[in-house]
Amino acid sequence: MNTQSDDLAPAVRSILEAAAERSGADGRTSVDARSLPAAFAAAEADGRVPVIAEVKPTSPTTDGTRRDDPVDLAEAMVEGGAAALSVLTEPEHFDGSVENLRRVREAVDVPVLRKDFLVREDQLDAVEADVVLLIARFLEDDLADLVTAARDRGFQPLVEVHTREELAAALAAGAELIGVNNRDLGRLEVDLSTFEALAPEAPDRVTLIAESGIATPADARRMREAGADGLLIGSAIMDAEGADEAGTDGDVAANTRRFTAAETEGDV
Ligand SMILES: O=C(O)c1ccccc1NCC(=O)[C@H](O)[C@H](O)COP(=O)(O)O
Repeated sequence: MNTQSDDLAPAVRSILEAAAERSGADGRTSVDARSLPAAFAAAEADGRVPVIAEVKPTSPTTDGTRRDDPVDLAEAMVEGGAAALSVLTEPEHFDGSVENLRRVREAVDVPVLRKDFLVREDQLDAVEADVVLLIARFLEDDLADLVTAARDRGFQPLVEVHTREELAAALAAGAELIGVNNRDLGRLEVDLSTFEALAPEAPDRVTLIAESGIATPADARRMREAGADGLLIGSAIMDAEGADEAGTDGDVAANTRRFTAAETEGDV
């Protein structure tokens, strides 16, 4: 793992330094995971855009913190048609927790992604989840071992990439779920053309997810037209300010529905 790299934004270096310090768990987790591809297929069959809605109280690029009970937020997201959920468990920079994830997974039936910055195998054991995020840029030579370690525990590993080289590394590591992050962790800027550039390089057998920066139903359609099997959306669903602009008054169910209905109802 490379926490010193000059090409990372200071906030991301800080996230990685905190991750390196975080302890894992003593015991080994074994998960009976809910299938993410099956949840996407069920959403498609129902006419919904497959959306992973993210419980993201705050972040280095978010103004303020949303302090609602994570279970209330999660249930509202499912009411809005989310195929799956993502829960931030990183405490220092995102105000997340493994306890949030534990409670959310107990309360809903859909697959739940653990969104964190995992850098060691023992950190996989901190909490059960259906899907775990592994970020290619941070794991470098350890990526394949972490993919195997996650699968050995029953998790579905979702490998996050941002460049062609990282996509090649994810495929070489045997990833079947790949997320293309539109947010550049070097500058924290978002550019949806990142997904458009990488999607054609991914083989059809991969479940491909467009991550970050999807702010409007038009963005959702753009990512789907570029080949996204699913969309990971945090800020536009959580953010009260953005919700106000859309006229939904911070209503997380309504915010989620804008995206899940993007292909049937247009810009709701
Ligand atoms: O969201 C951030 O500010 C951030 C900063 C540094 C590293 C990671 C960050 N986000 C993690 C994520 O991957 C997003 O929460 C997720 O893709 C959803 O993105 P968005 O819809 O843009 O909130």
